[in-house]
Amino acid sequence: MIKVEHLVKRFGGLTAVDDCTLSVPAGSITAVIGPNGAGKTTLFSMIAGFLKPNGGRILMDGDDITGLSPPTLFHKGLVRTFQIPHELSRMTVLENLMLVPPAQVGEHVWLAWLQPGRVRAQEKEIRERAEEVLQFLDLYRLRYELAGRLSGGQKKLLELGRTMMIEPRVVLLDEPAAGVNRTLLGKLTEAIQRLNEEQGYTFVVIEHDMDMIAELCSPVIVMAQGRVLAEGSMAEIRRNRDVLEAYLGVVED
Ligand SMILES: Nc1ncnc2c1ncn2[C@@H]1O[C@H](COP(=O)(O)OP(=O)(O)OP(=O)(O)O)[C@@H](O)[C@H]1O
Repeated sequence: MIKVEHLVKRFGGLTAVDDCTLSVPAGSITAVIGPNGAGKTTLFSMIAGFLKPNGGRILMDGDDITGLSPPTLFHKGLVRTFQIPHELSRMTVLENLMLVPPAQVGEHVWLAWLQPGRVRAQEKEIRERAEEVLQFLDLYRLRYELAGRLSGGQKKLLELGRTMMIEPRVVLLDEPAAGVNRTLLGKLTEAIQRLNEEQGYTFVVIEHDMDMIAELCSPVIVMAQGRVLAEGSMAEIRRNRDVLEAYLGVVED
């Protein structure tokens, strides 16, 4: 679904992503792991359109999407999750979801005046979808809570919910497990699994929590120094000497 070919990103003299080539199979939950500074976040930022590469290209379903803006990629169904922006933290959970859908009819003031029925119908549809998403994520009882008051894990679930509002095709998840307690991590993992199996979402996950990766992801791609060092199942990766060296330094016999 996503192909990255010979991608390069330099920051001054530093090459953060260095001739990186990899594929994300359609319908997979692919992990990208690697030691700190390996270039994972920079790679994500380029795929999601937040950084322009210095070389190479990115394909989605065979189309060249290199350098397209985040909103354009969003409309193509490729989204990256973020921390909830500051301004959204003062809105309720439900409002956070209802703000997501693109091209809301109600945004056009004249249309609201000329065709109020159409606007109301769309708002109702969006609200129903938002409530459905909240039920799915078990956040429904918190729908009138301010987003800023949620726990770390609940915020991650809400972020996932925001992506569900556009029914995306590829979701880039940036460290979903960070700051999430075990109970909510279970819920988050289950939601990702179900969205993958039942809705066919493809996920690409950057994660340091190896337990979560082992449970959720295949294939696992290991990056080090801006390149792909290894790829395979978690069991294969665990046995790979180059990977151990990248994480731990020199490996003794
Ligand atoms: N905007 C930037 N300007 C300059 N250097 C940067 C910038 N962003 C990243 N780097 C550098 O690029 C390299 C790769 O960083 P990146 O954040 O992509 O790694 P990472 O694998 O995501 O690491 P981590 O697991 O610690 O988040 C690092 O050496 C980092 O210091």
